[in-house]
Amino acid sequence: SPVSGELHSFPYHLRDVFLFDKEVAGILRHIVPPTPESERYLESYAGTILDAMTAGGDVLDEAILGNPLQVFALIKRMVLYWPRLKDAVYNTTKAKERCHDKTENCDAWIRERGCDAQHVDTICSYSCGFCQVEGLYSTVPTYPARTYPWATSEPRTLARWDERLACGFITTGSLQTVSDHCKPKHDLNWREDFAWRRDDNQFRSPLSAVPRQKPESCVYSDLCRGDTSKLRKRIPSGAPQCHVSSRGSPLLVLQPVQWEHLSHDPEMVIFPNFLSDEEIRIIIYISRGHMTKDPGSGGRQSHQVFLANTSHPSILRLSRRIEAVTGLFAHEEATEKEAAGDPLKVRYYGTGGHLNPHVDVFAKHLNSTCDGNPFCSLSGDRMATFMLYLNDVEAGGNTAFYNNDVAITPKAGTGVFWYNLKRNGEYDRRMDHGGCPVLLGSKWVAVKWMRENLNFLRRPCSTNPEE
Ligand SMILES: O=C(O)CCC(=O)C(=O)O
Ligand SMILES: [Fe+2]
Repeated sequence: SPVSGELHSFPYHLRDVFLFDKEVAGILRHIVPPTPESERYLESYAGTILDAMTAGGDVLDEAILGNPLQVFALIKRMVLYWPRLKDAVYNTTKAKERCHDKTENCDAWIRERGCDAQHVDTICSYSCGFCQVEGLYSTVPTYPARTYPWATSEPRTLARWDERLACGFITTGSLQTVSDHCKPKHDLNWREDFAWRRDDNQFRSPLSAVPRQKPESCVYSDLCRGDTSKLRKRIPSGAPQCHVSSRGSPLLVLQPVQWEHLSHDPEMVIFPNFLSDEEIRIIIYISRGHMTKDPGSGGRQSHQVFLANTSHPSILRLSRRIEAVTGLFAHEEATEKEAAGDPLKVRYYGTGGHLNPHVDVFAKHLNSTCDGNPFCSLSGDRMATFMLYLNDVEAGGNTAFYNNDVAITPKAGTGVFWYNLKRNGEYDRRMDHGGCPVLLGSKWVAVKWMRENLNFLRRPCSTNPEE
């Protein structure tokens, strides 16, 4: 879209520099003990925010990118103050937090590897550089038995690991520390000595130290690795049934969507190119800086934020488009009772980030009622999910439906829709799923949940009480 005042000859996209600027300011404000440079940086940055606030509207485009004075101030900050702040920013704990919980991440990788030792190479050759780091970090405090196999089995990746660290904020200082730990790990004497010193029986046999999982629990790991050879359900051969249509919505007559069934029973539909690049950029821009770590206990390594429809005109438009293609209501209201949809949840996963197998419903999986669950009681459970991928992931990060033999590889702009409840209102366990560990790079998704109560007439009924 045309942005007035944007400097097209700029070697980087100016918008990205402003986003970076915002992150730097966030870190400086909380972490670094003030220095003259940091104070000047923040002072100049505060001017940007003030300008944006008084201008209102589309903050980034009009008030900042469109204002030559702001562009000048940004370049000044970057040239004069940033070089002297770089090290301090990269060394802050806040920046390191981006690496998420290292032990958890390593566990996720190990789980997948433990499923089938044959696949060690497949996983490791992606990126285990990072995992080596994870492993070594967690070696000392808690999980020697688990991290030892990682640290010993994949010497080939060692050469790659520091260049591939996707956690961009890890510091040079930390890398150095880790390298020092890494050096002795191919030295047999060191290894034996280390094993002996830990006096930990499990520690002696690297591969068998990872318990092999039962074959059925491996479906998830197989799907995460993109291994479909053992699937029970065969994907029918032949050309995919790809459609381009308005899906019956007058709103989409001039803007039809592409869609394809991923599965007919239960129904799952994929929508390639559902989001434009501009929409993706806006979602990420307004989410960044507001994200907090998913508080969900165990197995949820991601950062998240909820975006209300009012947060940006594009978010409202997106919500309407989701309504048009699904035929469901998704509007949010002042009171929970009148809401047909949750605000858009945006999730960010760093390398190793993942969301263990879970259900999207609040309570219905327990006994088919809301069971007093406050989120479910007012507007019903989350009957359907529309999930959007905001970027391509270099490796890993599939969404795996292990009870339905479906694995989706993230692709920027693609949407996926499924019902979590059957037509009879019961919870459909075939829709259990997980966000597989990201092996390289990072992953952004946005999720819209549609609630049950206001949508009860929107989904065709079935004469089969089992459905
Ligand atoms: O990131 C994914 O692939 C899955 C996200 C998800 O399942 C959720 O947010 O509920
Ligand atoms: Fe989910």
